[in-house]
Formats: sequence, C-alpha cells, structure tokens
Amino acid sequence: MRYAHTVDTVRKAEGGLMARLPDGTLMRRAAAGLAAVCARMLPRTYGARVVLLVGGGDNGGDALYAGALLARRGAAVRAVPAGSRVHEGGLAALRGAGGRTVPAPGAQGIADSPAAADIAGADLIVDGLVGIGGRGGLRAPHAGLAALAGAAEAPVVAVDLPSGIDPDTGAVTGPAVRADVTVTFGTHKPGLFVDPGAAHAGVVEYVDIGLGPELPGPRLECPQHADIAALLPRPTAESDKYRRGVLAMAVGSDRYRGAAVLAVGGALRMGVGMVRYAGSQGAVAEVLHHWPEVVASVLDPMDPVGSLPRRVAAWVVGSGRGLHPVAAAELETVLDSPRPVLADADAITLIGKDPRLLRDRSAPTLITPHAGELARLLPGTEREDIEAHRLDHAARAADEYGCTVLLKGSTTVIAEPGHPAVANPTGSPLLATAGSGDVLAGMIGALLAGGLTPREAAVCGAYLHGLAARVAHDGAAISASDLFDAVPRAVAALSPR
Ligand SMILES: NC(=O)C1=CN([C@@H]2O[C@H](COP(=O)(O)OP(=O)(O)OC[C@H]3O[C@@H](n4cnc5c(N)ncnc54)[C@H](O)[C@@H]3O)[C@@H](O)[C@H]2O)[C@@H](O)CC1
Ligand SMILES: [K+]
Repeated sequence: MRYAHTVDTVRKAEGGLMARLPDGTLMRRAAAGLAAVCARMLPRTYGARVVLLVGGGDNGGDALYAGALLARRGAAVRAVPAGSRVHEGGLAALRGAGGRTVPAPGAQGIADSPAAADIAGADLIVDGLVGIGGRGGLRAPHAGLAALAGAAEAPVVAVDLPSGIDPDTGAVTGPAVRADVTVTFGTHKPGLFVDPGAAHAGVVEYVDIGLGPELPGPRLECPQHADIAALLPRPTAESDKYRRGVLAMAVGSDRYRGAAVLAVGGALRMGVGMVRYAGSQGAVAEVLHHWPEVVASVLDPMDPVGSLPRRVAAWVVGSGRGLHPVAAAELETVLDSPRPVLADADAITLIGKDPRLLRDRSAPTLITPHAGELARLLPGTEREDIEAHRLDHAARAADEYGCTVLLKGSTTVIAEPGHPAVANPTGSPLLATAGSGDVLAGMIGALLAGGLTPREAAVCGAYLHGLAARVAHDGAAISASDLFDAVPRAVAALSPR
C-alpha cells in the first residue's frame, strides 16, 4: 500500500522530526534520494548535462543539494533560478561541487535567455520550482521555465511533486510541470495519486527521510498488486456455490438488455457462487443466451417487487433499469434488505430524487456514480467541480449519505466515513467506453457476495477492472465485452508465479 498525507500533516511531522535532528538533515536525506534516482536515469553521470530549475523555497534547496551530489560525480550541472531568492546553503553546495548558475530569465523573454538553450540541450531536467509550498498554477517566470522543460527532449524529474499541481487534491488550475518521474519525500502527497495531478507525476519514487514514526493515519491510500491479492476471496476446498456467495442482480430492461448482459458477465468472470438475475422477459432471454449458468427469473408484471429473489448474499441494482415508479419501488425493496447493496446508474438518480431511501438504511451500501451522477446527489455542485476536486466530493457524499462512494472517472476514488479515501492506480482511458461501468458493477457485486466489505469490494473491483483493460489491450481499442476474458487474467497477474 502507498500512503499519502496532506501538506498540514507533513509540516507537523517534519517539525517534530527536525526539532530532534541537526539542521539540514532532512534536506540532505531528501537530496541524496533524489540524486540517486537522477543518476539511475542517466546512462552515465560523468559528463551528463543536468539542468536544475530552482524556485525560492526548500524545494529548490533539495534540487541544489542533489545537483551538488551529481556534480561531484562528474555531471555538468547548471542551476536556473526562477527569481532572486535562492536557498543559500544549496547554492553554496552546488558551487562548491563545481556546478554553475545560469542567469535567471530576465525581461528580454524566457525563450531567448541563456537558460532556454541549456534546458533544450539537457540530458536531464530537475524541477525544483515549488513543492508542498506551492499554491495555484505556476506564475511567471516559473510557468515559462516549466514550458521550456515540457518542450525539451530530456526527461523531467520533479522534486517532491510536479510544480503547479495542488499537493492535497491533485487539482491543476494553471501552468504546471509534466514530469516523467517524481521523487517524493517522507510520504506520498494525495495529489500524486489523483488526476489531473497524477497524470503530471509520471512514475512516483518514494524516498524515506525518517518521517514514518511522526505521521498519523493517512488521508489517502493507493493499493498495489499485493494489497489486492491479499483482499481477494479465494475458493477453498470447502467452497460451494452458496458459501462463495449468491449475488442478486436487478439491472437492465427490455430497452437496455446490454446493461444486464455486461453486469452479469462482470460478476461471473470475477468469480461468484451464483448469479440470480431478475428482470423483464426480453432481458432474461438475453442474459440466458449469453450466460446459461445464471438462475434467471422473469418479474411478474402484476407483482414485480414481490417476485424479486430472496436469500441472497448481496445485491446489484440500477443500471439500465429506468426511473419509472416500478424501478423506484424495486429499489426501495432492495434497500430494505439487510444484505449489502451496490446501487449504480439509474438507482443513483432515484436516490438523488429521494435521499431518504439511503439515509434510512443501516446495512452496508455502496454507490458507484460518475461525476455527473454524483452532482445529482450533491445539490448546488456541478460536474466540473467534482472532476476538479474528486476526493473532497466523494468524501462529502459518503458522509452525507452514510455509505461507501466509488466515484468513477480518470482517477476512480473510493470514500467511506471513518476511513482514509482510496485512489485507484490502474485507471485507463481505455475504460471510457459504453458499458464498462456495468461490468465494474458486476465485478464489485461478486466481491460483495463473496464477503468483502463495500470498501474492500470497491477497491478490488476498481483495481482489477483497470488491470483487465490493460491486459485486454493489444494496441487496438477495447470494448466493455473484451473485459470478460481479461478479468481472470488480471487476477492471475496479481500474483505472478
Ligand atoms: N520541510 C522539510 O523538512 C523538508 C522539506 N523538503 C522540501 O521542501 C519543500 C517545501 O519547501 P517550502 O516550504 O520552502 O516551499 P516550496 O519550495 O515548495 O515553495 C515555496 C516557494 O514557492 C513560491 N510559490 C508558491 N506558489 C507558487 C506558484 N504558483 N508560482 C510560483 N511560485 C510559487 C513561494 O513564493 C515560495 O517562494 C518540500 O516540497 C520538499 O521539496 C525536503 O527538503 C524534505 C524536508
Ligand atoms: K517540484
């Protein structure tokens, strides 16, 4: 698991640690880790042209001390200060090691400055413009230096985080550095895991500076293969279809038969004891045509709600089901059940119209909105606000509705009251395709039926859904149905033999 803490928490922890250590110890530890990563990225350090972009704070100090270490190993290091303020100790160390400074870009324009030629000709660019002290998009001349780094061929290594991204949220509100590698110190920062910040960070390398014992619980978690492998329910010798979990699914309709086929397929390929599908005649026929192993029943038109399956381990309800009164009555009945329920798509819209449906419920519940659907649950909020601040909005909805929220999108985030949020690292633009959410709902439903909590099921489901897309992708576009065969392969990829 990777853990991320907010800037306030990092500052407090650093304060506590710094008080017990000789001056400059933490910065030297950070710089040593940074220099080691830089050296690994260069074919050879001796003679390599390294350019440091140096802001006025300690982030620039890290870059300068790391530059001094690289200069001692024979690199030709040039520091470009973004302003008149530069970390004095770092600058002295760099100069003492044979590194040089290039004049800060002046009024003549950045593109014609000597710095521009150095940046264009570099083998490696180190972004030490701003770190956790940064606020908002980059201002001039930092923004201009970031643009030059973006246009250069050399890889860019961000110090602590890519300059210009919000450390706590991942929001990017103006010019920002796009890094190939980010070397982060002490703990990860939430903005490194949440888009758009995550997309600017590249590969994230962590450097331990001894902060661990000072840190409280994280704000955010980011699971890795081993975490998912440890959570997944595995069939044992004693497993039978009932112990592995019976999942009831009330999804799809005559109009949206595909939603039923996709969600049921997601559940089956994730591994579930049994799927009990309930729906209209047309949807049942379609489901059985694709998945003969399903136990399916046609809802009685005279008493649709009364003919829903009973004695099941978990429910998936909503997608392609419609917003009509029968769908609303069905949702109310399902939410009356003491079993875990995943409410998706139309069910979320119905909950937005009648929030009492969720607020009265105490059994485990997971909702899986995309940003537009979440906006319907949080009146006064626009889809764009949610996309820019995903963590905050998912957490707010989880608190207001007292349930687990999986917010789908470029970074899928999961929030549950009383727990750190989770950012899924396997997301992919490949998944922005019709029906992919239906498959996800089925996968998570299978995990709920298998006994995972809503948070665990959401975390594993989102992770494997993303991994399946990557596994299925052989260069061409993929569609939601391609995920079926890829899901078992994604599970296998978690624990390579
Ligand atoms: N505090 C510590 O113990 C440690 C801090 N470390 C480094 O120190 C960094 C934090 O240093 P600071 O607190 O000095 O802050 P930063 O160096 O991150 O940024 C502060 C500077 O950036 C400017 N700035 C802020 N937003 C800007 C924007 N949008 N455009 C242009 N300029 C902007 C400010 O005016 C200020 O000069 C960390 O990210 C990390 O790199 C590491 O050395 C590890 C130890
Ligand atoms: K930086």
